Amino acid sequence: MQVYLDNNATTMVDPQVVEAMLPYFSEQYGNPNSLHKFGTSTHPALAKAMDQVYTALNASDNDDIVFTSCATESNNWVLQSVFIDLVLNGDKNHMVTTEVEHPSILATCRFLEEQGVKVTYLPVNDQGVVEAHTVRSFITDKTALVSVMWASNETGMIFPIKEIGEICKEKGVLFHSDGVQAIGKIPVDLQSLHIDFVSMSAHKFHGPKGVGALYIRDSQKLTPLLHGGEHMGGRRSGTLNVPYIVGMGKAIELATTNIEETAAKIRKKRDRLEDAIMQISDTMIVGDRENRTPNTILVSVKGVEGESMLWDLNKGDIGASTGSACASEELEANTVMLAIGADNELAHTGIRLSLSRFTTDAEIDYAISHFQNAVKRLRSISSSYAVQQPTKGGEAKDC
Ligand SMILES: Cc1ncc(COP(=O)(O)O)c(CNc2co[nH]c2=O)c1O
Repeated sequence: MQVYLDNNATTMVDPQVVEAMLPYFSEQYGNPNSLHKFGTSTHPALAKAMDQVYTALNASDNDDIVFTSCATESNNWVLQSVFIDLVLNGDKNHMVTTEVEHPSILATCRFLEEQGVKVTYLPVNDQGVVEAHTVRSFITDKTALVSVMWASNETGMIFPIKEIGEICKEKGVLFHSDGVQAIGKIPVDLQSLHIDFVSMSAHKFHGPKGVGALYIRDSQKLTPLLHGGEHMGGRRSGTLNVPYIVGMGKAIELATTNIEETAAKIRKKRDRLEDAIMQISDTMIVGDRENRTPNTILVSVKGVEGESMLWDLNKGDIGASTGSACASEELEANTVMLAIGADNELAHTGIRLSLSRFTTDAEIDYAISHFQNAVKRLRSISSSYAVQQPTKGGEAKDC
């Protein structure tokens, strides 16, 4: 049995999405900017995809949705262009973000610091989330942007976006959220809160890799990151990737239709896996499950290196991760676990398990059994975890 539990890294493209995309590879393959029928025949599909994204996010007609190549591009666009608009060409010099953002935010912030921007990296609490009052205390009259992720890719923990939006509105500061791990997993209603920019990525909700979008509230000014061609109303140049945009529209429609019902089904499976893991001694789950995306578990297994567990799971045809794949080649400690105060040893034991709507009960049963046996195997050879001694007259406790 193969069990894929790394859906926060990427998801399988829903077969219905593949079906929707196919005609735009070799039948209606024209360039949408071409005036002939080969090009203009793609326009209805593009309009439908745009409508699907607006509807899924309850965006207003006054807002813009701009398709990009990925959320990394969307994140870079917001941070670099706010720098151009409000720092280089304005009187601001400060940005606020958190210590646990995705590398596409943190690396861009470090780039902007090299350009002279002051960046505040807010700490997170023991749940791995930043608290809204902390954001308030670091905003000054020089703050150009607040950027806080909607939900963590590593823990699934959901950040107080509504409260932070109200603070930014009150302070007159632009607010961006990296919505990649929230959109398609939990309800997102953009008209119910104050947020200026939201990044998203199709391959996190069963769409294709290589297409994302940026939501821009009320057509807020934002200098383009990519110039030349004036596509997307001059917001982002580059020939539109018609099949992928069509795929993103279909994927977000499928992911957000009856989202509460879907989330409940995923949560039930996740909680069953999590309950079984918590029965194992010396395990710790990061973040309370009530304020977490329904599909994610970040678990620390004392005495077991995260990479060793990944290797053992992989031998059993179970795919998981220790955190964001972009860091998976390095034997680094889990940054979020370090941020919530775990010591370095504990931070090397993090394993992230992330389910999807395609995860089955049989797969969860298999994962539970393999995970329990893997812990026994790995602890028995662990130099840092003493094997439990047999209790008086009884068997050694299960590890
Ligand atoms: C919160 C967040 N932001 C941005 C990105 C980048 O999105 P992309 O540019 O469209 O790929 C990711 C991908 N996160 C992960 C990729 O691999 N493991 C992860 O957790 C993410 O989780």
